[in-house]
Amino acid sequence: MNLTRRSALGGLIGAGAFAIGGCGPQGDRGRKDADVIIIGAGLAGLHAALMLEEAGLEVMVLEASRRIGGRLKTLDHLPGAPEAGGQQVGATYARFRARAAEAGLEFTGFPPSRFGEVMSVNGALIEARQWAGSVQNALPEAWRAIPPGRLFMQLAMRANPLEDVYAWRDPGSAAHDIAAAQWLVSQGANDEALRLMDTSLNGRDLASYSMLNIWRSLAIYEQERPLGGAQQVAGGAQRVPETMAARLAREVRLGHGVRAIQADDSGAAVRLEDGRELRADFIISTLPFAVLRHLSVDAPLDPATREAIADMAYTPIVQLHLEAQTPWWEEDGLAPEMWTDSPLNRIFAQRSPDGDPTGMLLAWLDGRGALAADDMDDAALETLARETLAAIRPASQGRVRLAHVQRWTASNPLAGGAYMHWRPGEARRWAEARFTPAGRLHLAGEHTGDLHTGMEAAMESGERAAIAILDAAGA
Ligand SMILES: Cc1cc2nc3c(=O)[nH]c(=O)nc-3n(C[C@H](O)[C@H](O)[C@H](O)COP(=O)(O)OP(=O)(O)OC[C@H]3O[C@@H](n4cnc5c(N)ncnc54)[C@H](O)[C@@H]3O)c2cc1C
Ligand SMILES: NC(=O)Cc1c[nH]c2ccccc12
Repeated sequence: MNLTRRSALGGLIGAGAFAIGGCGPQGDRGRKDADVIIIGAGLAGLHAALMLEEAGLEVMVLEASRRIGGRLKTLDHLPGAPEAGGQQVGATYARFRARAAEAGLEFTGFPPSRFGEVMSVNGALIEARQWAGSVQNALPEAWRAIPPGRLFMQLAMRANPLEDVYAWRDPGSAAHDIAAAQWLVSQGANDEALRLMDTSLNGRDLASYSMLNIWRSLAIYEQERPLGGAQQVAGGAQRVPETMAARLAREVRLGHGVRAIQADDSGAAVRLEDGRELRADFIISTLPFAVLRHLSVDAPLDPATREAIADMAYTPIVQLHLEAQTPWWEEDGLAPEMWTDSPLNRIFAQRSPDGDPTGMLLAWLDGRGALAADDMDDAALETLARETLAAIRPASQGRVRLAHVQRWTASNPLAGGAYMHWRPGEARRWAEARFTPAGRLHLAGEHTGDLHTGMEAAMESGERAAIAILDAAGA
């Protein structure tokens, strides 16, 4: 075949086709490298790998990076081992909790936080109890008492039309799949309200974010609420995928980046970055679509899935992990945590289990703020962090160092972003895709979750793919 042929996904590296050959449930075992090749050693891939191994199949997990865990990433080298990826484990995360329990890992509550006590708006430092009467507060009258960091959630929660976690799939829900900005204006939002709500949005911006996305998240939250608040993994979230990987019969192949995937109804193959080709009866790709869209994929994908791979939106997040060289907040007596409309967005303090600050701070930038930060190099980000903090909290002057930058954006080639979100009108499109297998290529990963989001969506999706393969293989 023609080696320069471009993938049907368009705009990709011309990787050309390569032979699938010899595979199939009854294929010549000498010519395949595993029964199932799994791309990605995050939660989705590892959960699927364990399930398939437990059923007796031979599995090979390929991971581009030198680290297990993907978007679970614990910064073990920093004081208090802050999390750079997923952290909050919901009460309904049954699969995730079961895998952790198998490894003897435990969960703990979050230490008390002082987030919400103090905020910075238009450069002014404001305590929460002063907000309603602050000259900086230009919110519509009915909303003046709501702190900007809680405004969007609070308004959305009051009006959630979804009865439960299943309801987003109902055709009737399509009427709610509208831009958050449009809905907020219909509720009385002025420009200042929109500006403040855009600052820490769990998406790109209010204009490109579907209300159905937040209502779905809130329906999940409502389901969890009576069961208890979110917890964290004692010892770090990354321990869960690491211990899952350690239980596999065949070691995860680290440093094995996949560049091309080929699958039809009889077999499947991948080509690695180094040019090697590996064959299997089935492939599971757990790559975020923001990553998969840059690979060459030659498989009978249905049109809706093809569209989702090319176009699914990812929330950009940039985290600046900052080390405070002295506890400067003790000088002004205010909480180290802050909601701000500054380029640093939200500041969290890493606290020990008994609630004492460890000295690590985290500036968590979402959406537009993250995109702006992502254009800057680490040195420029350190200057930005020091100067912005010093302007808001003079006591911090000269006492903050940038310890780690975590970019969950398109510039991170292994993630493409933090997690998927729906743009207005997309819930129906992606619901229709349902990510059915393309020949022997199965798609999994957080973005293909159904009744969960985040970590448990990854687990749910890995399980779905593993079961589908076991069915197809007659195992
Ligand atoms: C900042 C942040 C905060 C979050 N907070 C929470 C939270 O509190 N609660 C929650 O439930 N969820 C949270 N999430 C989401 C959660 O972490 C993810 O949904 C989940 O970890 C995704 O797992 P996955 O297996 O689908 O994907 P990933 O973990 O991304 O796994 C995919 C793997 O594929 C690898 N890979 C990429 N390209 C290639 C290639 N070409 N070849 C081979 N391998 C490749 C990657 O390195 C990665 O290891 C958060 C995520 C982020 C980024
Ligand atoms: N940024 C966040 O909201 C963290 C988070 C908590 N629970 C989640 C579930 C899915 C994705 C992110 C999260």
